[in-house]
Amino acid sequence: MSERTAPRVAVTGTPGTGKSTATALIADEYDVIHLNERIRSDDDLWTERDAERDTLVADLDAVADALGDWTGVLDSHLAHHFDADRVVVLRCHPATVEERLLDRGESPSTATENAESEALDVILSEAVSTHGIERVYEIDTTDRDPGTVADAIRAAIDGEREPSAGTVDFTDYL
Ligand SMILES: Nc1ncnc2c1ncn2[C@@H]1O[C@H](COP(=O)(O)OP(=O)(O)OP(=O)(O)O)[C@@H](O)[C@H]1O
Repeated sequence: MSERTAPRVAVTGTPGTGKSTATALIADEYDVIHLNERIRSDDDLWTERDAERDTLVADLDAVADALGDWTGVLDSHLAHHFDADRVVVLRCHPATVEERLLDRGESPSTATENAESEALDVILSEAVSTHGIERVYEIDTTDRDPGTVADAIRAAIDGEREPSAGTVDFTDYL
């Protein structure tokens, strides 16, 4: 842990794993930064629009500068690309990711692309290779309501949970 009094906790995971929903539930206890909203509202933080996926391509260097010496909880599928003391990776069975994204109005191709990425542990692997296994906390949100997921995030922030990368296996989806 750094010498800062408040830790920096990145909450990342494939779109649809429920990061924004769960971190909104702890926003009265911690400083929660919903990074995707911030990127969308500041033209200096993204370089181009990915027309096919209807998403913005973030400028990670510009975002790092804008974040500065942040503390609290950073919510985004990009959160693990920035300095952090702990990284919480929300996981969700790919079939459920697909359902949640379709229900949210995403296109079938976007829903499938994200489900496959979740099955392949893409974000977990990036988080572990960037931050080291001892800083990564994996939380399976499949069949867990947002309040239970928020409790698990709180436990990771407060040091009441052990690091736990590699505990989830969704390869049955592939
Ligand atoms: N624990 C949960 N159980 C069931 N549905 C959930 C849960 N968490 C979130 N959802 C639903 O799944 C959808 C995606 O949730 P949310 O937007 O929080 O995901 P996200 O990981 O923040 O996605 P993104 O990275 O695209 O912002 C929403 O429609 C939300 O209502």
